[in-house]
Amino acid sequence: MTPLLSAQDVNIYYSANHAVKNVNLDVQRGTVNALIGPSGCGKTTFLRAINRMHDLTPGARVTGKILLDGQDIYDPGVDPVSMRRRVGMVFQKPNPFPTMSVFENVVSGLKLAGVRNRDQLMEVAERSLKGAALWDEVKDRLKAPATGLSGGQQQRLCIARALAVEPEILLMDEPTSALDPASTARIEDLMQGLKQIATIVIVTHNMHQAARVSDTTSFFLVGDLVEHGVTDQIFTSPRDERTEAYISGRFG
Ligand SMILES: Nc1ncnc2c1ncn2[C@@H]1O[C@H](COP(=O)(O)OP(=O)(O)OP(=O)(O)O)[C@@H](O)[C@H]1O
Repeated sequence: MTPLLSAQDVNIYYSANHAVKNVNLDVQRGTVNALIGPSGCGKTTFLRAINRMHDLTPGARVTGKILLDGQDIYDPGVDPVSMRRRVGMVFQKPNPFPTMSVFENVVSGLKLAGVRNRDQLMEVAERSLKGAALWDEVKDRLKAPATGLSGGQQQRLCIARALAVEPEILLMDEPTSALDPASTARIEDLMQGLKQIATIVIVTHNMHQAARVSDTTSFFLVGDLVEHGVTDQIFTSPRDERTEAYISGRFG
């Protein structure tokens, strides 16, 4: 099966700092893929390359190819703005637009793309909020400020906002690290349904979370992708002794 995402010989530099080293990684459609490894190993750097966020970082450079459905997103002919609509992003801290209502947050991407039809916006808002398991909690306060929601609700709102433009991939950078255990559990549960809508790549510090939510796991260490495989295999019978040492808590 052709992977939805294929990283080929990807190197990422911040000026002289070689942060990601020759990574090759395929991600299949409809799966959750966890990137794990100790602090500073390049997980976030790699994740950000998947929607060309480094274009905006002075001194950052990406080489190699990242194919999305067979097309290299770094090809000079690719428009980064339309490419980013196919690759949604959810950050560590919930970041709803603070001056906007719940509804306006969810439909902000569509409005930017020129959609004005109220019925269509409402339909997308409802579908996206349901996809993010937030609809029942906010359906009576769509016009209320997004900042009035709890932290966990705000993060699900950010997931709904990402879903509204129907991305093929959802990148999640430690999406639950700022949340309490109950909100974390809700988002973990949600991911199992979400992956039917958008393939997920998640950076997590929490190995238990990776084991719970992901289908495949990639272990990074000082910029190298040491091991990638089916999550069960990585956690029960890792092939590389460095993976074994990390998952058994001997460093990290
Ligand atoms: N904007 C930046 N400018 C310069 N160097 C950076 C930048 N972002 C990250 N780095 C460096 O790149 C390397 C990888 O960092 P990265 O944030 O990708 O690691 P990480 O595995 O996601 O870490 P953490 O788990 O702590 O978030 C580190 O050496 C870091 O200092």
